[in-house]
Amino acid sequence: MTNTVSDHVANHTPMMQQYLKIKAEHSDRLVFYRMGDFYELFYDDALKAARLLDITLTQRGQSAGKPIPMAGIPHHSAEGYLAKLVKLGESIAICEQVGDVSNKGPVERKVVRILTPGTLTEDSLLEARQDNLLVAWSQQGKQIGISWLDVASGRFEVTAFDNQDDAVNELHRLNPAELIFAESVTHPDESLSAHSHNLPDWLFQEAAAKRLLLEHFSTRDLSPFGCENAPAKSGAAAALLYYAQSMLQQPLHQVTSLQSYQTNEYLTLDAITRRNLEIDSHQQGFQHHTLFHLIDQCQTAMGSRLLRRWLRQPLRNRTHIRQRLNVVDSLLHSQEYPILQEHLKPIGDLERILSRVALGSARPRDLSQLSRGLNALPGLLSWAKDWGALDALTAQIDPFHELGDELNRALVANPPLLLRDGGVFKSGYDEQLDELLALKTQAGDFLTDLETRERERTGLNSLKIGFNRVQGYYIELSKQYSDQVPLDYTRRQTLKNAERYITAELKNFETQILSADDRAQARENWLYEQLLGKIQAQLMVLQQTANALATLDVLANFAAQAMARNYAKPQFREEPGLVIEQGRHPTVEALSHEPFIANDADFNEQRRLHIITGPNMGGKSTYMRQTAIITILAHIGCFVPAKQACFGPIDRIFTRIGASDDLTSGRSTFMVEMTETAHILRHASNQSLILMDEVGRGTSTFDGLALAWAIGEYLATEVKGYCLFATHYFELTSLAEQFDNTVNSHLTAVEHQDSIIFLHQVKPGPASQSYGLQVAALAGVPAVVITQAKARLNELEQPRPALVNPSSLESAVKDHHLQFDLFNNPEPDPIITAIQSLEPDNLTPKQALELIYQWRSQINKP
Ligand SMILES: Nc1ncnc2c1ncn2[C@@H]1O[C@H](COP(=O)(O)OP(=O)(O)OP(=O)(O)O)[C@@H](O)[C@H]1O
Repeated sequence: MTNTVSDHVANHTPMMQQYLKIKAEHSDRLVFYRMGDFYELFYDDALKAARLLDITLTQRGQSAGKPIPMAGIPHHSAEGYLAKLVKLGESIAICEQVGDVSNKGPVERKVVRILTPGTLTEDSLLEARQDNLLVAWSQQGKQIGISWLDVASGRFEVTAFDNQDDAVNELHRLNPAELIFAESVTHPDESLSAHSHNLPDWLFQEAAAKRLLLEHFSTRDLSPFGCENAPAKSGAAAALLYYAQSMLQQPLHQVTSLQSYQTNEYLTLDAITRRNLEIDSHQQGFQHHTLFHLIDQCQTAMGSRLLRRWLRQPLRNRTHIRQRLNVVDSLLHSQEYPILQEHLKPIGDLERILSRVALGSARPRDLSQLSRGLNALPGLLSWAKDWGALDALTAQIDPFHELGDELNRALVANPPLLLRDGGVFKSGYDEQLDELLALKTQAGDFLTDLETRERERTGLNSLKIGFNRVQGYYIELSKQYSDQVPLDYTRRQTLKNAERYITAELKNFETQILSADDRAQARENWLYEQLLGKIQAQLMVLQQTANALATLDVLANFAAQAMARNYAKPQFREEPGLVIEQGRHPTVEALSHEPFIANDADFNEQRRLHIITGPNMGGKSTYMRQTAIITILAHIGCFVPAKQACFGPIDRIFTRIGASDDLTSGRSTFMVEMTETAHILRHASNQSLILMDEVGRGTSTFDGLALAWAIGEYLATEVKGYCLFATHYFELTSLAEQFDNTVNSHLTAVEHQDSIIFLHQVKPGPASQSYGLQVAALAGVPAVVITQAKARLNELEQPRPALVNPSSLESAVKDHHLQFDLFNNPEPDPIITAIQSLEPDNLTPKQALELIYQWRSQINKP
């Protein structure tokens, strides 16, 4: 079978000609071509769909003298297949029959919708608790504009940057489902998993962009959106809107505003930090180990999505943080948050429903959910009445009495999935519809009556009346009675054992009833449109209400979390510093079976750089991570896992924790480590919280120690941020003697019967021991290896090691060099210098031995 299309379109059948014309306009997409009750895919599309969906590949006759490869999907079950293809990153053009089927030739068809990963609105294709963003990147001179749109909620925002690093960081934060940029621009960051597309340059240019945005928002200039004279921003926003509208093939009425923001309004977390802290994604994919999963018990999916956004974008504006905290405080102390949560439970995903209403694609069950949601509002508002702390939010919630009443009167409690299935409207809502439906009910009586009459007339008791979609109504009789049927019976269909007939009376009835059916369907469609129109007319107020409800949902959830997990209200102050008393790591605490040991963290002008030592498994990483997580929680307005916490101004959080090879970009562990470190040293300020875990361990001891030292020094003297620096290089503890803003602390452990017990307590001062061997024994390293290591350790710990073989010479030299020279004595060691200048190949064995004796006596000199 061949999958290639013949060159000469004219050689094809008329239907295939129509298909090929449409396919040519959507060459990079799968075309779902509607044929009756099926979507069919042809040629390469068929092969691809068969492979991706595991469906049968077959043929649909021939065209241009060759078989047409074909794969088909029943129309009514298409959603599951579409979801699978979109997840795999495919874009799909849905081509429907739009013309009159009774016309000659192929029925007219049109692409009515293009599904791409970033322009989905259907619930079945989306993750309920995660935004699905379409993002545009535009470059105008040195400015980079980034705009994002969540088609499913209508949220549309834009920002600009004057450097690539920050712009790429923002792209990572947004985690786009799809990314667009101009043809002349290179991909901003290939490591993004988003599907990307190029669009023509003119779409991003100022004049075209301005025209498009002004037309969409019906405004005179772009200043309400912060985009006047900001071509990078307007270019990104306009290209995005254009693209989304062309995918949905209609104007996006749900996009009612464009909000401009600046990333410095937020506590910046780069992608590495979010990943390291396991905020909403887990390195090994365990979603239930993430902070988001732990604290998300929102009542609505829109609340969960908002919480995720907050976690990715903590605030710096203390007034706004305090407003959130005050609501949480008030809900917690009144113990009323469960009541608020009960009020919120029936609201559902108002935000996404409204978007589908705006697009006209809302289904009957969307409207009945909307109706249930609106019904809950008056109760919620009367409960919240006169509640000072909630005023600002409840003021944005409209009770929608009229619209709620209308929906209640209109819709049955459990409508069918699709409008065309009928039965969406309550009886009594529309007189005309009721009359048409009554005809259908009477039809049942008529058919029973006709069946009885015909049985009596023919004397055949097995006669029955039936209906199917293709044949319509019929009288069915077993074949054995064929010669007994009355003359006015006309044969309609012959089956294996039966014959089906029609009579003039039954035909007449059929015409009447089918037309009543059609008219009832048309009436329902019309009523539905009217109802959608009434909701669309109030879209902006409904969106504002949805937003306020989502916010209430997150804040009530914070109160519930604070109660259940014993979290405390954080404080903020204008003076520099960061103090956490008895802090805990929220996910380690929740997931561990052992009691969690709380620890303090205290930063001030004298305590900016904390060098943390202690055994492996002692809890260094946990302690550092909890400090950052508590800071993030405080800045989203959530209570924190600590007895108390107080924060001076903080601008960013940086982390350099753990290391793994970045195979996709071909960078080694050490390269990744140093790139991340470089990023921190270049961008961190004295208001940044910086976590550095075992910097330098990815290279040789000397290089690693030297680098760790120099980095520590730079952090203490240049950056002066709030820095936790965990290290196994004990030498770094002397930084505390050198700099008056540097202190030592350590994680405690005690030895017990040749093993080790971790106390997980942070204490002042450096660790006394590293316990590496005990941890190795705990991990199951064979006893013989541990014994050997102990012997070796004893040897290495000798201040003047005996030189018995070449390898201990090397260690001794290293040790000597390390202990005495690396940081304190800039003069090179004479032994090292001698070894460096040596040409071993030019030495006789005797000469070599003599040298060794000579060096040993030098080292052993008192
Ligand atoms: N404060 C604590 N209270 C209770 N358990 C803790 C505490 N801190 C850490 N732990 C437990 O100890 C384990 C090891 O902690 P962590 O990874 O932080 O140690 P580490 O010192 O960073 O180790 P390494 O140096 O090997 O990376 C954690 O997985 C956790 O189960």
